[in-house]
Amino acid sequence: MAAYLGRLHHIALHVRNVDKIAYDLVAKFRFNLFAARLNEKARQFAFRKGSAVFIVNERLNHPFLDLNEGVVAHKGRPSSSTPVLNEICSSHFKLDASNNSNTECNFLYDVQPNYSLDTVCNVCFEVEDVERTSSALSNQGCDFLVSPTTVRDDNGIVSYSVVKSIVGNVCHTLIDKTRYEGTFLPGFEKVTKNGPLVELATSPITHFDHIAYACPRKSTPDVMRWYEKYFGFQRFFIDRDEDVNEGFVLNENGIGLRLTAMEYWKCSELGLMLPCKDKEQNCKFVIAESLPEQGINQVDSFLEKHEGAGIQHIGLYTEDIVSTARSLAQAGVEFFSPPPAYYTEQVGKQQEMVDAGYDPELLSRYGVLLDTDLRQDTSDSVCGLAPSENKRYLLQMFTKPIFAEDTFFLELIERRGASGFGEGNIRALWRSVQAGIESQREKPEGHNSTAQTGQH
Ligand SMILES: O=C(O)C(=O)Cc1ccc(O)cc1
Repeated sequence: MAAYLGRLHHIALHVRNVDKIAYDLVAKFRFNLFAARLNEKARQFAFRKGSAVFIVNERLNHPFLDLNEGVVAHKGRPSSSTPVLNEICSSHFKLDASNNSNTECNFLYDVQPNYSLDTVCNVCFEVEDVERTSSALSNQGCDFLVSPTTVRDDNGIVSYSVVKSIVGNVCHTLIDKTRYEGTFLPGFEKVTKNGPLVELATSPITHFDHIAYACPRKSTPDVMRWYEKYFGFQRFFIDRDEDVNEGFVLNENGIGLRLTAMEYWKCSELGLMLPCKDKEQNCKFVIAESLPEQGINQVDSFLEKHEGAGIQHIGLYTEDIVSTARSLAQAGVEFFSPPPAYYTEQVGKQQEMVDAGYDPELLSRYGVLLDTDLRQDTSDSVCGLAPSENKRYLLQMFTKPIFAEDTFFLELIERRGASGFGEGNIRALWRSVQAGIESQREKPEGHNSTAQTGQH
């Protein structure tokens, strides 16, 4: 029996320098730094936007003093941080150490990945009973990197274990917080806002929409089986005509991509339908493989630079992609630009945008892609809703990679009824990322691709 997974609790990054990514998440992506854990064993920062939570871990084997510029940390108390975090913390936040008198510091809610590159490698799910879930999974052959562990502070108890996934360096923390009443997790200090950090209504990111894995060729069936067996994930068909075994294949004009998607059902064990109005209902997982025929491509480039399979991108759901794109671009986020022909040369594209209620010039200015999904979503009738209008829209855009290695990137996605991944958008997204990779390859060694203009 697969584990009964609850909600996605957080996604963890492991980086060499937390400073840059913290700056990007707060100053550019408008995440809120809300909890921090700084001691001689761990430097962890938690950022939230809606229900999307990232924990950014700085690698422990990084020389600590280098990062703190001479500041000595002491157990159970946050030290001063790196310059940018100092700035963020002192101008907008203060650390509240009042509730954290009682915690050990030799746990991470994760594994120390011992990975030389910056990477996003832990997706944490809430479960009801860590002990029972872990023992059931373990009996079925699932590998554990951390066996059930209980940690506590003055606000209660948290249990967790860590499962090794079949995908590259990805692992999954399974966590039970039902006996915990603190702000985040034991050991983390609450970070409260100090000054008037402007909470932008124009960046309405609400949750994680999907997680995309870059995987080696022919590994998809094994990945699917793993997630079905242990976590009860179910296949999500990207395209109406998609072959069960082949997945969604684009193999033409320089695009060689196989995509297979899985849905994570909160009620998988019981086989229940999820409440339809819950937008967080099903963070999808997409497995991307390259196909051999079409030359250099973004999946192989990820595998090479990341030194193995892993999380290639995460889709952040926004309720208004145009305003989010505008405010993020103004804050310095760089997006890949779709080929201009996407807006001008595709027959009917501009009309499609107008029909969907968008100004084509505005979408083009910010590089937003729009796809119309004509299929009827059966969940409407299952959930007792009147079938909504036939046309469903999907709007997407990719950021440029956020790590120095050009591996991981983020995506903004707005779903107006569409639940899949628009075929037209995938082509345009592929081409825009390809163009980025190719221009990167043409640049001399050491040239940084991510100039901070944020403008198109
Ligand atoms: O469209 C999306 O957001 C996807 O997740 C599909 C996808 C996955 C990997 C790629 O390299 C390109 C497209």
